[in-house]
Amino acid sequence: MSMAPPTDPSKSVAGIGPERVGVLLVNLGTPDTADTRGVRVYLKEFLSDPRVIENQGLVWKLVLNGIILRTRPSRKARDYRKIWNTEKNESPLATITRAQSEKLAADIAGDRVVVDWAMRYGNPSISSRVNALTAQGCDRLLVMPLYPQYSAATSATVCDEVFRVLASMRAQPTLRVTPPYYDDAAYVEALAVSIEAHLKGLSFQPDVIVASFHGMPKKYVEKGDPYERQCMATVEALRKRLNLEPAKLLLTFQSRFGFDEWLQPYTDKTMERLAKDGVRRVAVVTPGFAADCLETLEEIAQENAEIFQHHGGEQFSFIPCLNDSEVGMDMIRQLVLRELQGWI
Ligand SMILES: C=CC1=C(C)c2cc3[nH]c(cc4nc(cc5[nH]c(cc1n2)c(C)c5CCC(=O)O)C(CCC(=O)O)=C4C)c(C)c3C=C
Ligand SMILES: [Fe+2]
Ligand SMILES: [Fe+2]
Repeated sequence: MSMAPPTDPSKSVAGIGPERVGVLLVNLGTPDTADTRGVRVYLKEFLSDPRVIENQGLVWKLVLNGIILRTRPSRKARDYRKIWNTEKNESPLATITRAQSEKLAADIAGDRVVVDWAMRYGNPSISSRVNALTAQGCDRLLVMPLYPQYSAATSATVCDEVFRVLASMRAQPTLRVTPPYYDDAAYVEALAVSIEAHLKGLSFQPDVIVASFHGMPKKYVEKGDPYERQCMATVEALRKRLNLEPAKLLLTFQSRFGFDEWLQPYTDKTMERLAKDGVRRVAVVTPGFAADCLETLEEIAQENAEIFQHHGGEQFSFIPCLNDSEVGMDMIRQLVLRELQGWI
């Protein structure tokens, strides 16, 4: 008679132990170091994900390894250094996601609930944190992908990675995932309050507010990704809440990458057009990002501010993401507690 193999206690807790609930906040990922090597390692992992670049065929492998990973990392490392948290020697995305996790823990963690955070690419990895949670006795796991609008390139790949980690476990924790929250009243209210508070503190009032979302190839949406629709729904809800006409709160898409057509209108082209059309004051909000990162702090607050001013614009103000602000944390807590119902 063959014996069952011994179970690895760090990977197997269901049905034994203190039966805790783990809450894992997950954002995209970021390099460990703001140098060419660190950015290359990060980009290689990111851009090898078929949820991000769907055609991972030979041509892409040649382009990625032969061109992109030889040229982009040094340029992007320079950009990362412009926004790096030098005190903690880490990227702002890491600093802010940790702060969100710590503040949520201060509110809801205890004997029954453990809160942690992870990155889909880079560190801390999803596998290291899921294993740490199960080792602490969590036999139930709530994963919160920190993306208000669902896309396969972001939310789905978080789940893919969690499922891969669980696939190696004999006794898996029971899993829940928070749904996209693009039209959730708590999210729309938090955005509106943060926009209003920011505008109150300005020495000018913007002629136009631009809501800029991370873009994606148009063909992903044509194949059925609901991302664009959810971005539109967020902006529509914000217009209603702030009582703004469509021309006063625009929706644009940023961060174009590669040669395919991406979702439009593009943020950089819109900045240029607005300035050329005589708009002198703009404010930009980035509701698709749960935390400030390279794409907001460098691409919007620096690059797009320069584009606007270069073409004749005068005042440009970037409205920070919800981050670990009071209203932002209220929202995360509400969404998490709602999904924990019946568990705690
Ligand atoms: C085909 C490529 C990409 C898709 C699709 C994509 C979607 C997407 N991304 C975010 C959020 C973030 N992206 C960030 C950086 C970033 N994104 C891409 C490419 C795609 N993103 C690249 C190559 C990079 C790295 C920087 C660069 O080389 O240009 C970040 C910031 C990370 C940081 O370290 O600060 C975030 C956040 C969303 C929401 C999204 C959905 C459509
Ligand atoms: Fe991205
Ligand atoms: Fe960018």
